[in-house]
Amino acid sequence: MAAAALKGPLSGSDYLNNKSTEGNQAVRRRVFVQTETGCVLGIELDGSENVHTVKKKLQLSLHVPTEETSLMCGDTVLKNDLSTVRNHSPLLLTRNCLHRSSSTPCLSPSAKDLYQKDQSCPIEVIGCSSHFPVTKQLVNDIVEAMKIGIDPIPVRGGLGGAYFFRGINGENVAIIKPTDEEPFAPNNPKGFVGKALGQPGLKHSVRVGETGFREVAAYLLDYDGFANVPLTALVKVTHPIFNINNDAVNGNNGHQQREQINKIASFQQFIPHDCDASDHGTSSFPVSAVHRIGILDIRILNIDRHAGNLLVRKLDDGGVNRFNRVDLVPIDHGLCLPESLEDPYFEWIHWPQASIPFSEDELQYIANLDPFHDSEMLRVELPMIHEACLRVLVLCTIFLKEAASFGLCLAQVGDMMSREFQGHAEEPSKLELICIEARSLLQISDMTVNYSSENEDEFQFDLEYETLNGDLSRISEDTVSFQKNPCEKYGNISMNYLSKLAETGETKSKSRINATSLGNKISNEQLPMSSSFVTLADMNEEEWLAFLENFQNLLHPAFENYKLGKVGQRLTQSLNSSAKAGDLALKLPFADVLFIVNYGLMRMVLRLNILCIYLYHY
Ligand SMILES: Nc1ncnc2c1ncn2[C@@H]1O[C@H](COP(=O)(O)OP(=O)(O)OP(=O)(O)O)[C@@H](O)[C@H]1O
Repeated sequence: MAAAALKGPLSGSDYLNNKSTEGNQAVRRRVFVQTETGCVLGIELDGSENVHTVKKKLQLSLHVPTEETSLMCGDTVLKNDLSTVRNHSPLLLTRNCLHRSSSTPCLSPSAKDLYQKDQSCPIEVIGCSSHFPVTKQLVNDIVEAMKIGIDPIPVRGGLGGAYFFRGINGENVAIIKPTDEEPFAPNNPKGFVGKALGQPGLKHSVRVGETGFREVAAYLLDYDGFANVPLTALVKVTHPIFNINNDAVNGNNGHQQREQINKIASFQQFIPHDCDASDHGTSSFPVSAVHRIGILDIRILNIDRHAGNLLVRKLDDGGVNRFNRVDLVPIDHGLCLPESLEDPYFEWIHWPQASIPFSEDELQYIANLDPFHDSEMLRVELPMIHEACLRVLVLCTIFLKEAASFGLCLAQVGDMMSREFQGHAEEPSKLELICIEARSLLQISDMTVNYSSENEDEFQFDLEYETLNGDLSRISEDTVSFQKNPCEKYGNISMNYLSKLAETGETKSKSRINATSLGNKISNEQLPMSSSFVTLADMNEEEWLAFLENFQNLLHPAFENYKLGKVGQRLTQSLNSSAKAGDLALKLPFADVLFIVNYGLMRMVLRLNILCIYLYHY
């Protein structure tokens, strides 16, 4: 299987070994249980602990009702046994069925809730064993500063609650963002409230309270600091500066209780910088920095790479910096790895750097990426991560690997992943169309298996298929050709079907039906489908691997088609608009000439621009 081949010799073995070592430590572990309102209790688990005893402790310490609640670790609802829960796992105590309703009013913690008996170190690092020592050093600096009264400062910008924590000289050391202060979360300090943790958030495919672990995932995936993501970890942190949206806390007794507020938060090293990319000309951005950040954004399907999330550092070269050379630092990865395919936002997509071909080093880095290894690593480091996010990671990494080996540049890969607006409607991206197609092939092969087993007469299949899909049999000459593809015939048919749907404007609704019709086959509680054309989480493991194989087979023909289609489409569109503009008899031949000259000039200017940037940087 293509998917199996992709796994390669590295596939997860390190992490499986790692897992078994963890299994030996299963006797004594520390977990962090967060309630839907954001309160957190750190609990030591010994062998005798189970869900019931943990709930009891929560009830006693946080005074939260625990009837009709479930204890969750990522996708998994913990029954009673806790032996599989790993050390440092964050767990969520949710009211049963809460996630299914977006209209459920959010809970606010009562003053009583805020009194917690867990009074460990003010900042405790959760998980991320591999980077623990460096993070611990930063934490120690902050704790020392807090002891001498140097308090954190709230960050003014952004929609969520964020705080700069400082060192003993007053310098910023880290930015801490509590998960219960994200946009829409119960304790957001900027008025964007109304949901409980675990409900769909600002973006439908990212739940409220789950941007923190995504920030950490981006850091962990950025091997060797390739894209420059600052050190990021999850922490349990206690400080009175944090926000709680509860009047009782601001009353007479409030202050004392605020001292005890524990939160789970993302913790990111502060990077001194001069401005962000929205305040700086993009032409001085190094090609390699743009490429490396782009490569990361594609792997993690970043839906929030706006210019404000790229910090710009002017390089200090002792005054020789005639060319204003700068470095870029990507931040704010809270909206990456969505639970289903989304429309990404890639600020760099129209920057000329993105149209320069990948360098040999970059191609080598991409070739070495192993998405199955990445997924296994994330499962170990971040046990709360949803399988759906990991599938997005696998899919996008395969897409990147194949696109780069085919010879596409960063801008082209990004373009194929981005949706387009046709009038007022959003159309699926090329990537999404390929996925829809790969899922259709799954359905077709299911039909083949069922039919063959019922009739034991394989020759009948073509007949049945034609009957079922009568209108699909008119295959036009220009449809993508699936050479060397075992599913060639059916691939052509359904691709043509999709392009027909697109012509009639039905794509959105049909493809959604298509994507959901296989039903929910794994137990994960899934987010509503409202903003996605394709879900990946509803396939079982076997279907997922078969889907990936189909997906991979469809990629190269789709890349060919994209390259051809792009130029052809633009030519036709421009000719049409010129023709409409005036006197046909005169203008057709003239428009042809004019268009070709214009088009040629535009391409020359673009190439010259790219060449200048290339010469400038190398
Ligand atoms: N690692 C960092 N080093 C230095 N400054 C940072 C870092 N991370 C964030 N900042 C600063 O803090 C501001 C807010 O951070 P960030 O954008 O991550 O928060 P946010 O609440 O998620 O914002 P938004 O709502 O815009 O997504 C940034 O604009 C940036 O100026």
